[in-house]
Amino acid sequence: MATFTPSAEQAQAIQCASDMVIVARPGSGKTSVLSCKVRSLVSGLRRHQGVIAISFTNKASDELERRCKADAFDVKGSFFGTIDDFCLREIVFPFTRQLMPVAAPAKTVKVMELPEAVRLMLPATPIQSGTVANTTEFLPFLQAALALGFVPLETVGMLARYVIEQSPACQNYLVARYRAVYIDEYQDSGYFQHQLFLKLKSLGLTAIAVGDSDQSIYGFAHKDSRYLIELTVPGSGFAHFAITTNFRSHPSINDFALRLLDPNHPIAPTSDMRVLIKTVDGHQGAMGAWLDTSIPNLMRFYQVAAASRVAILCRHQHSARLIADHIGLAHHLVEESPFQAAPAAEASLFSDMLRLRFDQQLTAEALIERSGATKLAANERRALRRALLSCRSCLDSDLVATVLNAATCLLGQQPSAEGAVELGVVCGDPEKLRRLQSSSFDAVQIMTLHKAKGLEFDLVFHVDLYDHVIPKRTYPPGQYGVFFEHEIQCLNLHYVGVTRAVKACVLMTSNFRINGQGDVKNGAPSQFIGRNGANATPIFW
Ligand SMILES: Nc1ncnc2c1ncn2[C@@H]1O[C@H](COP(=O)(O)OP(=O)(O)OP(=O)(O)O)[C@@H](O)[C@H]1O
Repeated sequence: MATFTPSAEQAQAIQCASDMVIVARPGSGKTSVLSCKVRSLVSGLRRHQGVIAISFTNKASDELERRCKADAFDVKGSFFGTIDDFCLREIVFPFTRQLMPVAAPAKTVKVMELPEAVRLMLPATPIQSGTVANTTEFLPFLQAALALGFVPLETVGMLARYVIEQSPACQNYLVARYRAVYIDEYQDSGYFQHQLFLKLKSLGLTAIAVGDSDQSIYGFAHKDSRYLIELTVPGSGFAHFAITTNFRSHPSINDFALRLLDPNHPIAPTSDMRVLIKTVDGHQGAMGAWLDTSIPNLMRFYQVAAASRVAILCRHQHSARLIADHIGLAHHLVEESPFQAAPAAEASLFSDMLRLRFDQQLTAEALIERSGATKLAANERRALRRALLSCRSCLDSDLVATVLNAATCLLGQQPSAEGAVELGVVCGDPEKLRRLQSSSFDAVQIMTLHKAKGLEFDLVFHVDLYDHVIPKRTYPPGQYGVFFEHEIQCLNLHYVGVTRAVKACVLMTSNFRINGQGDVKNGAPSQFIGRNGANATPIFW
Protein backbone atom coordinates (compact mmCIF):
# COMPACT_ATOMS: atom_id res chain seq x y z
CA MET A 1 0.00 0.00 0.00
CA ALA A 2 2.78 2.39 0.86
CA THR A 3 4.05 2.43 -2.74
CA PHE A 4 0.69 3.25 -4.35
CA THR A 5 0.57 6.86 -5.54
CA PRO A 6 -2.89 7.46 -6.96
CA SER A 7 -3.34 9.24 -10.29
CA ALA A 8 -5.66 12.29 -10.39
CA GLU A 9 -8.59 10.10 -11.58
CA GLN A 10 -7.92 7.51 -8.88
CA ALA A 11 -7.55 10.19 -6.18
CA GLN A 12 -10.97 11.68 -7.05
CA ALA A 13 -12.61 8.26 -6.82
CA ILE A 14 -10.87 7.58 -3.50
CA GLN A 15 -11.91 10.92 -2.00
CA CYS A 16 -15.62 10.75 -2.92
CA ALA A 17 -17.59 9.75 0.19
CA SER A 18 -21.04 9.41 -1.37
CA ASP A 19 -22.80 6.61 -3.25
CA MET A 20 -20.85 6.15 -6.43
CA VAL A 21 -20.20 4.08 -9.50
CA ILE A 22 -16.67 3.73 -10.86
CA VAL A 23 -16.26 2.65 -14.45
CA ALA A 24 -12.77 1.18 -14.50
CA ARG A 25 -10.89 0.07 -17.60
CA PRO A 26 -8.65 -3.02 -17.46
CA GLY A 27 -5.48 -2.48 -15.43
CA SER A 28 -6.66 0.92 -14.22
CA GLY A 29 -6.00 0.08 -10.58
CA LYS A 30 -9.53 -0.53 -9.34
CA THR A 31 -8.32 -3.07 -6.76
CA SER A 32 -5.82 -0.49 -5.50
CA VAL A 33 -8.54 2.20 -5.41
CA LEU A 34 -10.98 -0.11 -3.61
CA SER A 35 -8.46 -1.10 -0.98
CA CYS A 36 -7.68 2.59 -0.29
CA LYS A 37 -11.38 3.36 0.06
CA VAL A 38 -11.99 0.41 2.38
CA ARG A 39 -9.05 1.37 4.57
CA SER A 40 -10.01 5.01 4.81
CA LEU A 41 -13.64 4.22 5.72
CA VAL A 42 -12.82 1.44 8.18
CA SER A 43 -10.38 3.59 10.17
CA GLY A 44 -13.26 5.73 11.47
CA LEU A 45 -15.40 2.76 12.57
CA ARG A 46 -15.88 0.96 15.88
CA ARG A 47 -14.34 -2.48 16.38
CA HIS A 48 -17.52 -4.45 15.62
CA GLN A 49 -18.30 -2.43 12.49
CA GLY A 50 -16.97 -2.78 8.98
CA VAL A 51 -17.76 -2.68 5.29
CA ILE A 52 -19.10 -5.28 2.88
CA ALA A 53 -16.61 -5.92 0.06
CA ILE A 54 -18.01 -8.22 -2.63
CA SER A 55 -15.80 -9.67 -5.36
CA PHE A 56 -16.66 -11.98 -8.25
CA THR A 57 -14.48 -14.92 -7.17
CA ASN A 58 -12.89 -16.16 -3.94
CA LYS A 59 -9.50 -15.52 -5.49
CA ALA A 60 -10.30 -11.85 -6.26
CA SER A 61 -11.77 -11.48 -2.78
CA ASP A 62 -8.66 -12.94 -1.13
CA GLU A 63 -6.52 -10.47 -3.13
CA LEU A 64 -8.64 -7.46 -2.07
CA GLU A 65 -8.60 -8.61 1.56
CA ARG A 66 -4.83 -9.13 1.41
CA ARG A 67 -4.30 -5.59 0.08
CA CYS A 68 -6.67 -4.08 2.66
CA LYS A 69 -4.86 -5.90 5.47
CA ALA A 70 -1.38 -4.89 4.26
CA ASP A 71 0.94 -3.55 6.99
CA ALA A 72 -1.24 -5.26 9.63
CA PHE A 73 -4.15 -2.87 8.98
CA ASP A 74 -7.21 -3.87 11.05
CA VAL A 75 -10.28 -4.25 8.80
CA LYS A 76 -12.43 -4.72 11.96
CA GLY A 77 -15.79 -6.42 11.28
CA SER A 78 -15.57 -6.15 7.49
CA PHE A 79 -16.88 -8.87 5.20
CA PHE A 80 -14.81 -10.03 2.21
CA GLY A 81 -16.28 -12.61 -0.14
CA THR A 82 -18.60 -13.36 -3.03
CA ILE A 83 -22.20 -12.23 -3.24
CA ASP A 84 -23.50 -15.74 -2.49
CA ASP A 85 -21.25 -16.02 0.58
CA PHE A 86 -22.58 -12.71 1.83
CA CYS A 87 -26.23 -13.55 1.23
CA LEU A 88 -25.91 -16.93 2.96
CA ARG A 89 -23.76 -15.95 5.88
CA GLU A 90 -25.19 -12.57 6.78
CA ILE A 91 -28.82 -12.83 5.66
CA VAL A 92 -30.18 -16.29 4.80
CA PHE A 93 -28.68 -18.51 7.53
CA PRO A 94 -29.17 -16.12 10.47
CA PHE A 95 -32.55 -14.55 9.60
CA THR A 96 -34.67 -16.88 7.40
CA ARG A 97 -35.87 -18.87 10.43
CA GLN A 98 -37.68 -15.76 11.70
CA LEU A 99 -39.92 -15.94 8.64
CA MET A 100 -40.37 -19.68 8.04
CA PRO A 101 -39.33 -23.02 9.57
CA VAL A 102 -35.81 -24.10 8.59
CA ALA A 103 -34.51 -27.54 9.56
CA ALA A 104 -31.06 -27.48 11.12
CA PRO A 105 -28.34 -27.70 10.04
CA ALA A 106 -29.28 -25.91 6.81
CA LYS A 107 -27.09 -26.51 3.77
CA THR A 108 -26.94 -25.37 0.17
CA VAL A 109 -27.85 -27.72 -2.68
CA LYS A 110 -28.50 -27.32 -6.39
CA VAL A 111 -32.18 -27.43 -7.40
CA MET A 112 -31.57 -30.69 -9.25
CA GLU A 113 -30.26 -32.25 -6.00
CA LEU A 114 -33.52 -31.53 -4.13
CA PRO A 115 -36.04 -34.32 -3.48
CA GLU A 116 -38.46 -34.61 -6.38
CA ALA A 117 -41.45 -33.69 -4.21
CA VAL A 118 -39.82 -30.32 -3.51
CA ARG A 119 -38.79 -29.75 -7.12
CA LEU A 120 -42.37 -30.31 -8.23
CA MET A 121 -43.35 -27.23 -6.22
CA LEU A 122 -41.37 -24.91 -8.48
CA PRO A 123 -43.73 -22.46 -10.20
CA ALA A 124 -44.05 -22.30 -14.00
CA THR A 125 -41.95 -19.10 -13.98
CA PRO A 126 -38.30 -20.09 -14.48
CA ILE A 127 -35.98 -19.18 -11.58
CA GLN A 128 -33.94 -16.89 -13.84
CA SER A 129 -37.11 -14.85 -14.50
CA GLY A 130 -37.70 -14.37 -10.77
CA THR A 131 -38.16 -10.76 -9.62
CA VAL A 132 -38.94 -8.97 -6.38
CA ALA A 133 -42.53 -8.67 -7.61
CA ASN A 134 -43.05 -12.38 -8.38
CA THR A 135 -41.00 -13.85 -5.47
CA THR A 136 -44.27 -14.87 -3.76
CA GLU A 137 -44.81 -17.44 -6.56
CA PHE A 138 -41.62 -19.17 -5.37
CA LEU A 139 -42.46 -19.11 -1.65
CA PRO A 140 -44.18 -22.54 -1.41
CA PHE A 141 -41.14 -24.11 -3.11
CA LEU A 142 -38.67 -22.24 -0.88
CA GLN A 143 -40.65 -23.11 2.26
CA ALA A 144 -40.70 -26.81 1.34
CA ALA A 145 -36.95 -26.85 0.67
CA LEU A 146 -36.07 -24.94 3.84
CA ALA A 147 -38.33 -27.13 5.99
CA LEU A 148 -36.00 -29.98 5.00
CA GLY A 149 -32.90 -27.85 5.65
CA PHE A 150 -32.07 -27.17 1.99
CA VAL A 151 -31.20 -23.73 0.59
CA PRO A 152 -31.44 -24.02 -3.23
CA LEU A 153 -28.28 -22.42 -4.61
CA GLU A 154 -29.99 -20.90 -7.63
CA THR A 155 -32.39 -18.97 -5.37
CA VAL A 156 -29.89 -17.58 -2.83
CA GLY A 157 -30.18 -14.00 -4.18
CA MET A 158 -33.97 -14.15 -4.35
CA LEU A 159 -34.24 -15.54 -0.83
CA ALA A 160 -31.78 -12.99 0.58
CA ARG A 161 -33.67 -10.11 -1.04
CA TYR A 162 -36.94 -11.47 0.37
CA VAL A 163 -35.53 -11.92 3.89
CA ILE A 164 -33.98 -8.47 4.02
CA GLU A 165 -37.31 -6.94 2.93
CA GLN A 166 -39.41 -8.90 5.43
CA SER A 167 -37.15 -9.00 8.47
CA PRO A 168 -36.65 -5.75 10.43
CA ALA A 169 -34.12 -7.63 12.61
CA CYS A 170 -32.03 -8.38 9.54
CA GLN A 171 -32.19 -4.75 8.45
CA ASN A 172 -31.22 -3.52 11.93
CA TYR A 173 -28.31 -5.95 12.06
CA LEU A 174 -26.94 -4.94 8.65
CA VAL A 175 -27.25 -1.22 9.44
CA ALA A 176 -25.59 -1.57 12.85
CA ARG A 177 -22.76 -3.73 11.52
CA TYR A 178 -21.94 -2.28 8.09
CA ARG A 179 -21.37 1.26 6.89
CA ALA A 180 -20.73 0.68 3.21
CA VAL A 181 -21.11 -1.92 0.49
CA TYR A 182 -18.61 -2.27 -2.38
CA ILE A 183 -19.32 -4.54 -5.33
CA ASP A 184 -16.59 -5.23 -7.86
CA GLU A 185 -17.12 -6.53 -11.45
CA TYR A 186 -20.59 -5.01 -11.37
CA GLN A 187 -20.95 -5.60 -15.15
CA ASP A 188 -21.44 -9.28 -14.32
CA SER A 189 -24.20 -8.72 -11.76
CA GLY A 190 -27.47 -10.60 -11.86
CA TYR A 191 -30.91 -9.12 -11.18
CA PHE A 192 -31.08 -10.00 -7.47
CA GLN A 193 -27.52 -8.86 -6.75
CA HIS A 194 -28.49 -5.48 -8.21
CA GLN A 195 -31.70 -5.37 -6.16
CA LEU A 196 -29.82 -6.26 -2.99
CA PHE A 197 -27.25 -3.53 -3.62
CA LEU A 198 -30.01 -0.93 -4.10
CA LYS A 199 -31.76 -2.18 -0.97
CA LEU A 200 -28.58 -1.81 1.12
CA LYS A 201 -28.23 1.73 -0.23
CA SER A 202 -31.83 2.51 0.72
CA LEU A 203 -31.07 1.28 4.26
CA GLY A 204 -28.37 3.95 4.52
CA LEU A 205 -25.16 2.07 3.64
CA THR A 206 -22.84 3.98 1.31
CA ALA A 207 -23.04 2.04 -1.95
CA ILE A 208 -20.07 1.76 -4.32
CA ALA A 209 -20.17 -0.21 -7.58
CA VAL A 210 -17.11 -0.81 -9.74
CA GLY A 211 -17.14 -2.35 -13.19
CA ASP A 212 -16.64 -2.03 -16.92
CA SER A 213 -19.37 -2.99 -19.37
CA ASP A 214 -16.70 -3.80 -21.98
CA GLN A 215 -15.57 -6.66 -19.72
CA SER A 216 -19.05 -8.19 -19.39
CA ILE A 217 -18.60 -11.89 -20.26
CA TYR A 218 -21.16 -13.81 -18.20
CA GLY A 219 -24.31 -13.04 -20.22
CA PHE A 220 -24.81 -16.82 -20.67
CA ALA A 221 -25.29 -17.05 -16.87
CA HIS A 222 -27.97 -14.33 -16.87
CA LYS A 223 -25.57 -11.60 -15.76
CA ASP A 224 -26.17 -8.26 -17.42
CA SER A 225 -24.11 -5.08 -17.80
CA ARG A 226 -27.30 -3.00 -18.01
CA TYR A 227 -27.38 -2.89 -14.20
CA LEU A 228 -24.00 -1.17 -14.19
CA ILE A 229 -25.06 1.16 -16.99
CA GLU A 230 -28.26 2.07 -15.05
CA LEU A 231 -26.11 3.36 -12.19
CA THR A 232 -24.15 5.67 -14.51
CA VAL A 233 -27.26 7.43 -15.84
CA PRO A 234 -27.79 10.99 -14.46
CA GLY A 235 -30.43 10.92 -11.72
CA SER A 236 -29.54 7.38 -10.62
CA GLY A 237 -28.37 8.67 -7.23
CA PHE A 238 -24.78 7.59 -7.85
CA ALA A 239 -21.85 9.94 -8.53
CA HIS A 240 -20.15 8.70 -11.69
CA PHE A 241 -16.35 8.34 -11.93
CA ALA A 242 -14.16 6.86 -14.62
CA ILE A 243 -10.62 5.56 -14.15
CA THR A 244 -9.18 5.09 -17.58
CA THR A 245 -5.38 4.88 -17.52
CA ASN A 246 -4.19 1.33 -18.07
CA PHE A 247 -1.15 0.90 -15.81
CA ARG A 248 -0.78 -2.75 -16.68
CA SER A 249 -0.29 -3.16 -20.41
CA HIS A 250 2.35 -1.84 -22.79
CA PRO A 251 0.89 1.24 -24.59
CA SER A 252 0.73 -0.62 -27.93
CA ILE A 253 -1.39 -3.36 -26.30
CA ASN A 254 -3.66 -0.78 -24.72
CA ASP A 255 -4.12 1.08 -28.03
CA PHE A 256 -4.81 -2.17 -29.86
CA ALA A 257 -7.45 -3.23 -27.31
CA LEU A 258 -9.23 0.11 -27.30
CA ARG A 259 -9.24 0.22 -31.12
CA LEU A 260 -11.03 -3.15 -31.14
CA LEU A 261 -13.90 -1.46 -29.32
CA ASP A 262 -13.78 1.97 -30.93
CA PRO A 263 -12.92 2.57 -34.60
CA ASN A 264 -11.96 6.16 -33.72
CA HIS A 265 -9.49 5.32 -30.99
CA PRO A 266 -6.16 6.78 -32.17
CA ILE A 267 -3.22 4.38 -32.32
CA ALA A 268 0.07 6.03 -31.43
CA PRO A 269 2.77 5.19 -34.03
CA THR A 270 5.29 2.78 -32.54
CA SER A 271 8.39 0.84 -33.56
CA ASP A 272 7.72 -1.52 -30.65
CA MET A 273 4.37 -3.16 -31.41
CA ARG A 274 3.63 -5.73 -28.69
CA VAL A 275 0.55 -7.37 -30.22
CA LEU A 276 1.77 -10.09 -32.58
CA ILE A 277 -0.06 -12.68 -34.64
CA LYS A 278 0.93 -16.19 -35.63
CA THR A 279 -0.86 -18.67 -37.91
CA VAL A 280 0.40 -22.19 -37.33
CA ASP A 281 0.38 -24.93 -39.97
CA GLY A 282 -1.75 -27.75 -38.57
CA HIS A 283 -4.23 -27.79 -35.65
CA GLN A 284 -4.00 -27.09 -31.89
CA GLY A 285 -1.49 -29.96 -31.60
CA ALA A 286 0.92 -28.12 -33.90
CA MET A 287 0.35 -24.99 -31.82
CA GLY A 288 1.66 -26.88 -28.79
CA ALA A 289 4.85 -27.75 -30.68
CA TRP A 290 5.30 -24.15 -31.88
CA LEU A 291 4.77 -22.85 -28.33
CA ASP A 292 7.43 -25.23 -26.99
CA THR A 293 10.15 -23.34 -28.84
CA SER A 294 8.58 -19.87 -29.01
CA ILE A 295 7.74 -19.42 -25.33
CA PRO A 296 11.38 -19.62 -24.13
CA ASN A 297 12.48 -17.32 -27.01
CA LEU A 298 9.81 -14.72 -26.31
CA MET A 299 10.41 -14.93 -22.55
CA ARG A 300 14.07 -14.08 -23.16
CA PHE A 301 13.23 -11.33 -25.63
CA TYR A 302 10.67 -9.63 -23.36
CA GLN A 303 12.59 -10.39 -20.15
CA VAL A 304 9.87 -12.46 -18.53
CA ALA A 305 11.36 -13.81 -15.32
CA ALA A 306 9.14 -16.86 -14.64
CA ALA A 307 7.06 -19.32 -16.67
CA SER A 308 4.13 -18.68 -14.32
CA ARG A 309 3.99 -15.16 -15.81
CA VAL A 310 3.08 -16.71 -19.18
CA ALA A 311 -0.50 -17.69 -20.05
CA ILE A 312 -2.16 -19.51 -22.91
CA LEU A 313 -5.78 -18.35 -22.99
CA CYS A 314 -8.40 -20.38 -24.87
CA ARG A 315 -12.03 -19.87 -25.75
CA HIS A 316 -12.99 -23.42 -24.79
CA GLN A 317 -11.75 -25.96 -22.27
CA HIS A 318 -11.35 -28.69 -24.91
CA SER A 319 -8.86 -26.48 -26.77
CA ALA A 320 -6.98 -25.78 -23.53
CA ARG A 321 -6.77 -29.53 -22.91
CA LEU A 322 -5.55 -30.22 -26.47
CA ILE A 323 -2.78 -27.65 -26.19
CA ALA A 324 -1.83 -28.96 -22.75
CA ASP A 325 -1.57 -32.46 -24.24
CA HIS A 326 0.80 -31.24 -26.95
CA ILE A 327 3.08 -28.93 -25.02
CA GLY A 328 6.33 -30.22 -23.59
CA LEU A 329 7.09 -27.24 -21.33
CA ALA A 330 6.13 -27.44 -17.66
CA HIS A 331 2.53 -26.24 -17.58
CA HIS A 332 -0.50 -25.99 -15.33
CA LEU A 333 -3.92 -26.54 -16.91
CA VAL A 334 -6.66 -24.80 -14.95
CA GLU A 335 -9.58 -27.24 -15.11
CA GLU A 336 -13.17 -27.69 -14.09
CA SER A 337 -13.86 -29.21 -10.67
CA PRO A 338 -13.23 -32.98 -10.55
CA PHE A 339 -16.40 -33.38 -8.42
CA GLN A 340 -19.54 -34.06 -10.42
CA ALA A 341 -21.67 -36.31 -8.21
CA ALA A 342 -21.15 -34.91 -4.70
CA PRO A 343 -23.74 -32.35 -3.51
CA ALA A 344 -22.58 -28.83 -4.47
CA ALA A 345 -21.75 -27.68 -0.94
CA GLU A 346 -19.66 -30.80 -0.22
CA ALA A 347 -17.93 -30.61 -3.60
CA SER A 348 -16.84 -27.07 -2.87
CA LEU A 349 -15.72 -27.96 0.67
CA PHE A 350 -13.73 -31.03 -0.44
CA SER A 351 -12.12 -28.99 -3.23
CA ASP A 352 -11.07 -26.29 -0.78
CA MET A 353 -9.60 -28.86 1.62
CA LEU A 354 -7.64 -30.56 -1.14
CA ARG A 355 -6.43 -27.13 -2.36
CA LEU A 356 -5.23 -26.46 1.16
CA ARG A 357 -3.03 -29.55 0.81
CA PHE A 358 -1.40 -28.26 -2.37
CA ASP A 359 -1.46 -24.47 -1.99
CA GLN A 360 0.77 -23.13 0.78
CA GLN A 361 -0.74 -19.63 0.33
CA LEU A 362 -4.23 -20.81 1.32
CA THR A 363 -4.86 -20.76 5.08
CA ALA A 364 -7.15 -22.83 7.29
CA GLU A 365 -8.43 -19.53 8.66
CA ALA A 366 -9.56 -18.49 5.14
CA LEU A 367 -11.59 -21.72 4.84
CA ILE A 368 -13.20 -21.17 8.25
CA GLU A 369 -14.12 -17.60 7.22
CA ARG A 370 -15.48 -18.80 3.87
CA SER A 371 -17.63 -21.45 5.56
CA GLY A 372 -19.30 -18.82 7.71
CA ALA A 373 -18.41 -20.66 10.95
CA THR A 374 -17.33 -17.40 12.53
CA LYS A 375 -19.08 -17.56 15.90
CA LEU A 376 -16.87 -20.30 17.34
CA ALA A 377 -15.36 -20.40 20.81
CA ALA A 378 -11.55 -20.12 20.81
CA ASN A 379 -11.05 -23.85 21.59
CA GLU A 380 -13.54 -24.91 18.86
CA ARG A 381 -11.78 -22.71 16.37
CA ARG A 382 -8.38 -24.17 17.32
CA ALA A 383 -9.72 -27.72 16.91
CA LEU A 384 -11.23 -26.87 13.54
CA ARG A 385 -7.99 -25.26 12.37
CA ARG A 386 -6.09 -28.40 13.44
CA ALA A 387 -8.52 -30.70 11.59
CA LEU A 388 -8.19 -28.60 8.43
CA LEU A 389 -4.41 -28.40 8.59
CA SER A 390 -4.22 -32.21 8.85
CA CYS A 391 -5.48 -32.24 5.23
CA ARG A 392 -2.16 -30.59 4.36
CA SER A 393 0.13 -32.76 6.43
CA CYS A 394 -1.44 -36.25 6.40
CA LEU A 395 -0.10 -39.23 4.46
CA ASP A 396 -1.62 -39.87 1.03
CA SER A 397 -3.09 -43.10 2.40
CA ASP A 398 -4.99 -41.15 5.09
CA LEU A 399 -6.20 -38.35 2.82
CA VAL A 400 -9.83 -39.48 2.34
CA ALA A 401 -10.41 -40.12 6.06
CA THR A 402 -8.71 -36.83 7.02
CA VAL A 403 -10.77 -34.74 4.59
CA LEU A 404 -13.98 -36.47 5.71
CA ASN A 405 -13.15 -35.74 9.33
CA ALA A 406 -12.38 -32.07 8.61
CA ALA A 407 -15.56 -31.75 6.54
CA THR A 408 -17.61 -33.26 9.39
CA CYS A 409 -16.12 -30.73 11.82
CA LEU A 410 -16.91 -27.84 9.47
CA LEU A 411 -20.40 -28.97 8.40
CA GLY A 412 -21.45 -30.13 11.86
CA GLN A 413 -22.59 -33.44 10.28
CA GLN A 414 -21.12 -36.27 8.24
CA PRO A 415 -20.91 -35.66 4.48
CA SER A 416 -23.32 -37.68 2.31
CA ALA A 417 -22.48 -41.23 1.18
CA GLU A 418 -22.34 -40.00 -2.46
CA GLY A 419 -19.91 -37.25 -1.48
CA ALA A 420 -17.68 -39.67 0.44
CA VAL A 421 -17.57 -42.13 -2.47
CA GLU A 422 -16.63 -39.43 -4.97
CA LEU A 423 -13.98 -38.06 -2.61
CA GLY A 424 -12.41 -41.54 -2.62
CA VAL A 425 -12.45 -41.59 -6.44
CA VAL A 426 -10.86 -38.12 -6.73
CA CYS A 427 -8.16 -38.84 -4.15
CA GLY A 428 -7.29 -42.07 -5.93
CA ASP A 429 -6.93 -40.47 -9.37
CA PRO A 430 -3.78 -38.37 -9.85
CA GLU A 431 -5.27 -36.67 -12.94
CA LYS A 432 -8.38 -35.54 -11.00
CA LEU A 433 -6.29 -34.51 -8.02
CA ARG A 434 -4.00 -32.45 -10.25
CA ARG A 435 -6.94 -30.20 -11.17
CA LEU A 436 -6.93 -28.91 -7.60
CA GLN A 437 -3.22 -28.24 -7.47
CA SER A 438 -2.31 -24.61 -7.88
CA SER A 439 0.96 -24.23 -9.70
CA SER A 440 3.30 -23.83 -6.78
CA PHE A 441 5.96 -24.88 -9.29
CA ASP A 442 7.01 -22.52 -12.08
CA ALA A 443 4.79 -23.43 -15.02
CA VAL A 444 3.07 -21.87 -18.01
CA GLN A 445 -0.62 -21.31 -17.17
CA ILE A 446 -3.26 -22.70 -19.56
CA MET A 447 -6.86 -21.65 -19.00
CA THR A 448 -10.04 -20.39 -20.62
CA LEU A 449 -10.62 -16.68 -21.17
CA HIS A 450 -13.39 -16.75 -18.56
CA LYS A 451 -10.99 -18.10 -15.93
CA ALA A 452 -8.47 -15.34 -16.77
CA LYS A 453 -10.85 -12.57 -15.71
CA GLY A 454 -9.09 -10.26 -13.26
CA LEU A 455 -5.64 -11.86 -13.77
CA GLU A 456 -2.54 -10.49 -15.48
CA PHE A 457 0.47 -12.14 -17.17
CA ASP A 458 3.62 -10.72 -18.74
CA LEU A 459 3.21 -12.78 -21.89
CA VAL A 460 -0.19 -13.88 -23.21
CA PHE A 461 -0.89 -16.33 -26.04
CA HIS A 462 -4.48 -15.70 -27.06
CA VAL A 463 -5.47 -18.79 -29.03
CA ASP A 464 -8.72 -20.10 -30.59
CA LEU A 465 -9.09 -16.98 -32.76
CA TYR A 466 -11.06 -18.87 -35.39
CA ASP A 467 -14.14 -18.17 -37.47
CA HIS A 468 -17.09 -20.12 -35.93
CA VAL A 469 -15.42 -20.00 -32.49
CA ILE A 470 -14.93 -16.37 -31.48
CA PRO A 471 -17.33 -14.98 -32.49
CA LYS A 472 -19.51 -18.03 -32.92
CA ARG A 473 -21.75 -18.04 -35.98
CA THR A 474 -25.47 -18.59 -35.74
CA TYR A 475 -27.89 -19.55 -38.51
CA PRO A 476 -31.33 -17.98 -37.96
CA PRO A 477 -33.96 -19.99 -39.88
CA GLY A 478 -34.94 -18.43 -43.20
CA GLN A 479 -32.19 -15.80 -43.13
CA TYR A 480 -29.12 -15.66 -45.34
CA GLY A 481 -25.90 -13.86 -44.55
CA VAL A 482 -23.37 -13.99 -41.72
CA PHE A 483 -24.78 -13.74 -38.20
CA PHE A 484 -22.95 -14.09 -34.90
CA GLU A 485 -24.18 -15.36 -31.55
CA HIS A 486 -23.69 -12.88 -28.69
CA GLU A 487 -21.19 -10.91 -30.76
CA ILE A 488 -20.59 -8.20 -28.15
CA GLN A 489 -20.01 -10.71 -25.34
CA CYS A 490 -17.50 -12.48 -27.64
CA LEU A 491 -15.81 -9.18 -28.42
CA ASN A 492 -15.61 -8.46 -24.70
CA LEU A 493 -13.96 -11.86 -24.18
CA HIS A 494 -11.40 -11.01 -26.85
CA TYR A 495 -10.81 -7.63 -25.18
CA VAL A 496 -10.41 -9.29 -21.77
CA GLY A 497 -7.87 -11.73 -23.31
CA VAL A 498 -5.73 -9.02 -24.89
CA THR A 499 -5.78 -6.80 -21.80
CA ARG A 500 -4.44 -9.56 -19.52
CA ALA A 501 -1.02 -8.95 -21.12
CA VAL A 502 1.57 -6.74 -19.48
CA LYS A 503 4.54 -7.02 -21.88
CA ALA A 504 3.30 -8.78 -25.04
CA CYS A 505 0.28 -10.56 -26.48
CA VAL A 506 0.45 -13.12 -29.30
CA LEU A 507 -2.84 -13.76 -31.17
CA MET A 508 -2.92 -17.30 -32.55
CA THR A 509 -4.76 -19.19 -35.24
CA SER A 510 -3.98 -22.31 -37.27
CA ASN A 511 -5.19 -23.48 -40.67
CA PHE A 512 -7.01 -26.44 -39.11
CA ARG A 513 -8.80 -26.75 -35.79
CA ILE A 514 -10.19 -29.62 -33.75
CA ASN A 515 -13.67 -28.83 -32.47
CA GLY A 516 -15.38 -29.92 -29.24
CA GLN A 517 -16.51 -33.19 -30.84
CA GLY A 518 -12.95 -34.07 -31.89
CA ASP A 519 -13.56 -33.39 -35.62
CA VAL A 520 -10.90 -31.65 -37.71
CA LYS A 521 -12.26 -28.48 -39.39
CA ASN A 522 -10.75 -25.78 -41.55
CA GLY A 523 -9.31 -23.07 -39.33
CA ALA A 524 -10.32 -19.78 -40.96
CA PRO A 525 -9.31 -16.71 -38.91
CA SER A 526 -11.75 -14.98 -36.55
CA GLN A 527 -13.69 -11.95 -37.82
CA PHE A 528 -12.15 -10.03 -34.90
CA ILE A 529 -8.67 -10.18 -36.45
CA GLY A 530 -7.95 -6.75 -37.91
CA ARG A 531 -11.24 -5.36 -36.54
CA ASN A 532 -11.47 -1.57 -36.85
CA GLY A 533 -7.93 -1.53 -38.24
CA ALA A 534 -6.43 -2.95 -35.04
CA ASN A 535 -3.54 -4.72 -36.73
CA ALA A 536 -1.09 -7.06 -35.04
CA THR A 537 2.46 -7.64 -36.33
CA PRO A 538 2.73 -11.05 -38.02
CA ILE A 539 5.27 -13.60 -36.79
CA PHE A 540 6.77 -15.51 -39.74
CA TRP A 541 9.11 -17.85 -37.87
N1 LIG B 1 -1.41 4.92 -9.73
C1 LIG B 1 -0.71 3.89 -10.16
N2 LIG B 1 0.58 4.04 -10.53
C2 LIG B 1 1.31 2.99 -10.98
N3 LIG B 1 0.84 1.73 -11.10
C3 LIG B 1 -0.44 1.51 -10.76
C4 LIG B 1 -1.27 2.57 -10.28
N4 LIG B 1 -2.51 2.05 -10.03
C5 LIG B 1 -2.42 0.73 -10.34
N5 LIG B 1 -1.19 0.41 -10.77
C6 LIG B 1 -0.72 -0.91 -11.19
O1 LIG B 1 -1.50 -1.33 -12.30
C7 LIG B 1 -1.72 -2.76 -12.28
C8 LIG B 1 -3.19 -3.06 -12.34
O2 LIG B 1 -3.78 -2.66 -11.12
P1 LIG B 1 -4.99 -3.49 -10.47
O3 LIG B 1 -4.62 -4.92 -10.36
O4 LIG B 1 -5.44 -2.77 -9.23
O5 LIG B 1 -5.98 -3.29 -11.68
P2 LIG B 1 -7.47 -3.66 -11.89
O6 LIG B 1 -8.13 -2.41 -12.34
O7 LIG B 1 -8.00 -4.31 -10.65
O8 LIG B 1 -7.39 -4.66 -13.12
P3 LIG B 1 -8.50 -5.53 -13.92
O9 LIG B 1 -9.82 -4.85 -13.85
O10 LIG B 1 -8.01 -5.58 -15.33
O11 LIG B 1 -8.48 -6.87 -13.31
C9 LIG B 1 -1.08 -3.27 -10.99
O12 LIG B 1 0.17 -3.81 -11.31
C10 LIG B 1 -0.96 -2.00 -10.13
O13 LIG B 1 0.13 -2.07 -9.25
